[in-house]
Amino acid sequence: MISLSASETTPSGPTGSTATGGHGFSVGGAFSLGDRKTDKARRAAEATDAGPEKVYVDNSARTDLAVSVQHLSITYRTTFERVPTFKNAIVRFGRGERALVEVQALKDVSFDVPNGTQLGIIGANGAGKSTIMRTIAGILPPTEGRVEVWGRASTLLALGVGFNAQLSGRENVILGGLASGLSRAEVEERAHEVAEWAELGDYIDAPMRTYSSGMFSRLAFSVAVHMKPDILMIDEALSAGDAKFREKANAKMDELRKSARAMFLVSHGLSSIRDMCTDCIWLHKGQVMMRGKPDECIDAYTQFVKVGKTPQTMDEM
Ligand SMILES: Nc1ncnc2c1ncn2[C@@H]1O[C@H](COP(=O)(O)OP(=O)(O)OP(=O)(O)O)[C@@H](O)[C@H]1O
Repeated sequence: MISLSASETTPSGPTGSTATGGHGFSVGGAFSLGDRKTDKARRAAEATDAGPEKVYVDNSARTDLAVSVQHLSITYRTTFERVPTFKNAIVRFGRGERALVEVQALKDVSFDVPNGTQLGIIGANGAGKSTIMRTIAGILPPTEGRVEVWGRASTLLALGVGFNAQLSGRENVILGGLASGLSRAEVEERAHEVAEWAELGDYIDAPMRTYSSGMFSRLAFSVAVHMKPDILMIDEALSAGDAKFREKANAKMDELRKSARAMFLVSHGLSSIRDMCTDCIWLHKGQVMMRGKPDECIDAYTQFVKVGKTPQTMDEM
């Protein structure tokens, strides 16, 4: 099991900013599935070290879960050249115009994802959907709270986060595979299949900066699905590419749904969520508004969006 918690994290976020965190960091399969003894020992050690903000939940008996998110908060800390006027917690420093801005992208989010769940995550721009995906994938450490992942999550989110555009498609396949936690031999074994599936022809050896966005997403999707993740994480993959690609991607997703422990799908295309997911979470301004069946969540969300055109509260304004 892979476990991330606030007390285990060093601040290390995406380029240009950091997610604020505590101290110490542990991710990357240090605790394997079923390794209860090691896990328990680690938990005991963590409990001893726990600070006041520590969230500690013993889920060692929960073999039915693929992912457990407990009281997760994520705060991005970044610097802006100009003084922003609409973000919370702004601390000016220096004489210049630079300001440190803290954005609380997720606020006390908790949910469990049982094995076999295909979870859709919906919500408006900036709701925190990608942030939660990055945290579950182990890319972003929690600021507060805890995320537990039983199995290997696909770290390469669709649309190629983590690809290097200067390198060829083939080189990126190798990098993506290694980043997913596979050995070099395993990656080499699958690389040919990945390239074939993406149908890039000779472009597989061209730098990715020369790719069209459709070619880019075909390769990103192919890497993500061929690395046999236990937890499949797809962020907007299906919105890219042509009709033929989407059909092929859907067929591949169907196949994976049977073998993966769980799947997460973030999409603004609500019909993909309806068609492909068994469960849904609606996020709004970093908080869970609703957890339920896709139809229920989508109906409530679309209703909210319509009503939301007229501000109902000071916060909405
Ligand atoms: N690297 C970052 N540095 C600073 N703030 C960030 C960073 N990434 C995201 N944010 C902020 O965190 C909040 C949540 O962003 P996130 O990308 O998770 O939302 P989202 O629901 O995926 O949005 P979208 O639908 O537009 O992709 C937003 O307010 C965003 O501005």
